[in-house]
Amino acid sequence: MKREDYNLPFMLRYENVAWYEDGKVRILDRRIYPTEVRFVTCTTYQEVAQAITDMVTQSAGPYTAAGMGMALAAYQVRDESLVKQRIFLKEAAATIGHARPTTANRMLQITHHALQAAELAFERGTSAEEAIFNETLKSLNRRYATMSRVGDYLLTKINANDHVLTQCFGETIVGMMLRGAIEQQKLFKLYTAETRPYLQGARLTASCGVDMGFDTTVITDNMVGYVMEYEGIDLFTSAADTIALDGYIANKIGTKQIALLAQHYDVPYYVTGIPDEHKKSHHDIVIEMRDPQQVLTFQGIPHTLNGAKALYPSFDITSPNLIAGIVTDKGIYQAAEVATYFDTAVQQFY
Ligand SMILES: CSC[C@H]1O[C@H](OP(=O)(O)O)[C@H](O)[C@@H]1O
Repeated sequence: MKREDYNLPFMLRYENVAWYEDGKVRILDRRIYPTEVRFVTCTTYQEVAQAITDMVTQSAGPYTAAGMGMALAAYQVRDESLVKQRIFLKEAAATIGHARPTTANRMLQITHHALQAAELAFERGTSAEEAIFNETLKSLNRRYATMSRVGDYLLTKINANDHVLTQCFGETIVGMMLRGAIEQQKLFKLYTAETRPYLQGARLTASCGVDMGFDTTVITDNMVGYVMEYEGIDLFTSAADTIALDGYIANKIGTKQIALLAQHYDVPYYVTGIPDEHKKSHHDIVIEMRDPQQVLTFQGIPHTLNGAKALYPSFDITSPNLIAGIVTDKGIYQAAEVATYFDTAVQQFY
């Protein structure tokens, strides 16, 4: 299986996201990157599922980790009867697929493709582990190709030297948009809201920006109003963990307040991603609640007296009236009309 070369920053290079080899899945630990470059090694699919739940990798990293975890599951059960292998792989698909609730539909699609690849290998008498690994790489390449089209549509809204604000870290779109901007010589200025408490914006998006040579400024989450007022932001953009067919989107907590400020300052907000045909409305979106301890601490160090409570909803939901457009691989849709995305044939994305 050929690895595509997308000229990606270090943390997005294929073997650094999540990689299966010889009975192990190695995942770059994004909880500490870039201050430390360390990998978590999983020797069972259950450990891979736990690593996804623990956000060792996040954004689209779990999609790759899910496929690699399925290859590992096939390895774990390789010496058993076909009946046992099928049962074990189905259990693995369900466990990994549900590792994070808000993106479960996408994750289940990935593990379903792994099951199909394994089935084909069983029929042919070839290695299921290898078949799943190859399918995972194909899926990763499909995602990069799709997001490259999304990035190109988004770049039609951006000019060289624009001030572009992002929230959180949408790994495939960040990689593809920055790469596209370099190709088109549209070197915009990147502002990344730090995205407490996990700091995706500061640690991950800003690192990609710097890695790819962009003028990158990190701001704390409470500086957005100031920055819009005094620095001037031309466009706000984010990925989405899910896009419902009624035009509501769920993205990293804090997105909604930036969208509200953007409306106040007349800054267009463009969401990138592919709508979820199984989420007819925002009522179908499940918001992941994470351990509040992570709000009271930073990388394990407490910054509050014992006794204070905290809240950690991982995502919030932004309404269509705050969104200038949903940027997909087929073009840019008015949020309220995003369901029409499915009026024409949809290419396989995951
Ligand atoms: C899967 S799209 C990218 C997306 O991932 C982020 O969430 P998390 O860091 O919790 O995995 C986020 O909200 C992004 O826009």
